[in-house]
Amino acid sequence: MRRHLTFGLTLMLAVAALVLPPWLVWREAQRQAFDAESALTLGYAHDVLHRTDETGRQALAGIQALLKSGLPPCSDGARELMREIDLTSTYLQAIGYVRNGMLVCSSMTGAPVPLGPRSFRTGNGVDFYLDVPIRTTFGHPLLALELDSYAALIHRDLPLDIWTSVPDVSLAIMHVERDTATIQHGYIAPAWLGRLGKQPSLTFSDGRYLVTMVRSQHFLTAAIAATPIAHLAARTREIAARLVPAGLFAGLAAAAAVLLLARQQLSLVSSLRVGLRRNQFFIAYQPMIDLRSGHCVGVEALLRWRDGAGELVPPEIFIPVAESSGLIGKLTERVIDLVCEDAGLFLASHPGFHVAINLSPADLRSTAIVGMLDRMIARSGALPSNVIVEITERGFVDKEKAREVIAALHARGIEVAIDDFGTGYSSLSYLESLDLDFLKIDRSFIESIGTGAPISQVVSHIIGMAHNLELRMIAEGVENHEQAAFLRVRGVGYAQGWLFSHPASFEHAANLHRAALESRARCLPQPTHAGPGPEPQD
Ligand SMILES: Nc1nc2c(ncn2[C@@H]2O[C@H](COP(=O)(O)O[C@H]3[C@@H](O)[C@H](n4cnc5c(=O)[nH]c(N)nc54)O[C@@H]3COP(=O)(O)O)[C@@H](O)[C@H]2O)c(=O)[nH]1
Repeated sequence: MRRHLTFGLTLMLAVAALVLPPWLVWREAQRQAFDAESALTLGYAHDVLHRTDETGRQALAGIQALLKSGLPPCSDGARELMREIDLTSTYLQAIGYVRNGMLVCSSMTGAPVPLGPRSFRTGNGVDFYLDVPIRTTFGHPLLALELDSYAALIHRDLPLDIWTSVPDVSLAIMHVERDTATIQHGYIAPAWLGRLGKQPSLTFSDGRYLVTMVRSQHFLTAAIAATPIAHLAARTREIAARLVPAGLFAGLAAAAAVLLLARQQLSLVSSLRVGLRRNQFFIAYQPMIDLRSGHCVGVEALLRWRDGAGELVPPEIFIPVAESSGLIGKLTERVIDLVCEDAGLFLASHPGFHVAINLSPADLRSTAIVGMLDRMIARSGALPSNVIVEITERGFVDKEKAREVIAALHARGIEVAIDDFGTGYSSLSYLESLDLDFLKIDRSFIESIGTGAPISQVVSHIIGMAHNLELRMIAEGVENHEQAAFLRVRGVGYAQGWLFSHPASFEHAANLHRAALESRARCLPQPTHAGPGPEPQD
């Protein structure tokens, strides 16, 4: 069942790893294409707006010049000024005087001409005539804008006459008070025009066109540019063609990495099973020292695995795999059996000596572990008080179950230590609510002693807290005299670490204990100490 689940999850992960990078790349191509096309349409809209603003500016400047001149309308002087304005402006076709909808005189020669029907009047009193019925030589339609009886005539398409690098671009100018296009070239959906509102600019897609609208800062006009969505799709494909191969490659690499890792993991699981069958596991025992007397008063049992190829596999590698594959229970059982073989006789005759056994969170999910320890104690003749179990903070996640197991262990006289304290998510509340006997101060805190690092303050807090809760303490990873002295002075009772001994054979620790009992030696090394014993080779 667990195998099927692992296989299914691995497959899902591999598929996700395969699909995700190309999908992300495709999204990136869409984003880049949208940005590029938006910039293009924004550029067109700005070009149109620039021409529109300039046309409006020249028309108003011309009309104001005529009004300010004070010359009688259609006088010789006024006509002269009209011609001068016309000649010096780049956007105006003509400028003239209007009476009753007729251009009675202007910079053009000839008879009075009608302006045609007025199209609309703006809020600031400018009349627009969008269809002036004057035919120009090249057939360009004209529009006129009239203010205070003077009108400027303009080629209607002039503001939209911009260069575009792509075909089928729709362009328009709208008067923002009206929400309809004043002049347009190409398709402009009426629904677009109301969307600008009070915004200075806006870019959106309606599914068929990419539309950009920009409002003028000088007049009540806005320019609109729209490109068919096909351009955006083509650009997306073009960018995707460059990026997707890299995405596919990344996807393939990620999927291969997932499968490789899974294979390694699965092969590690089967190697673990073989290791259990072929007795490839053994225990290294790290002495635990009473800091007051310097005597070796116990050991921590640390599991070792020499695999089929003769390589020592670190517990940091195989313990998590055993935990995730459900093999940890079998490993813990093996540890207990090996401790019984290595230390049973000694424990039976040394009631004051402790052996600490590490439990995984999974071991605490049932009270089966209590039965295993019962059998070991019964088989070896040891006392329950010879045994300490070490539980990491992760083991207390299911607090109720942990409490039940701890109660069952205590009922027999087996003591319990919280391991790696301070490295996980536990807090003071864990310590208060669980009935614990020892607190093991994690190596990372011990390392900081005397370094002046901010973390070094934490050790004193942990020690103070343990004293308040009347927990005995074991310091892990003590490597120098300064650390040992610091801990001793603060009332930490026990310590382990390379200062005293590396993990070694049980015999090594037993000899240290015997020697201490006979007062022939103290474990706490003098500066001339020759060094710890070697780890057992199995
Ligand atoms: N569930 C189980 N977990 C186990 C078991 N056996 C070991 N483990 C866990 O594996 C982790 C790594 O253990 P290991 O490589 O054995 O390292 C231990 C010591 O060798 C190391 N140590 C001890 N003293 C020093 C020192 O002075 N300096 C230094 N750098 N390292 C030192 O620390 C490890 C002991 O850790 P801890 O258990 O927290 O006391 C480790 O998490 C083991 O718990 C097992 O049977 N079951």
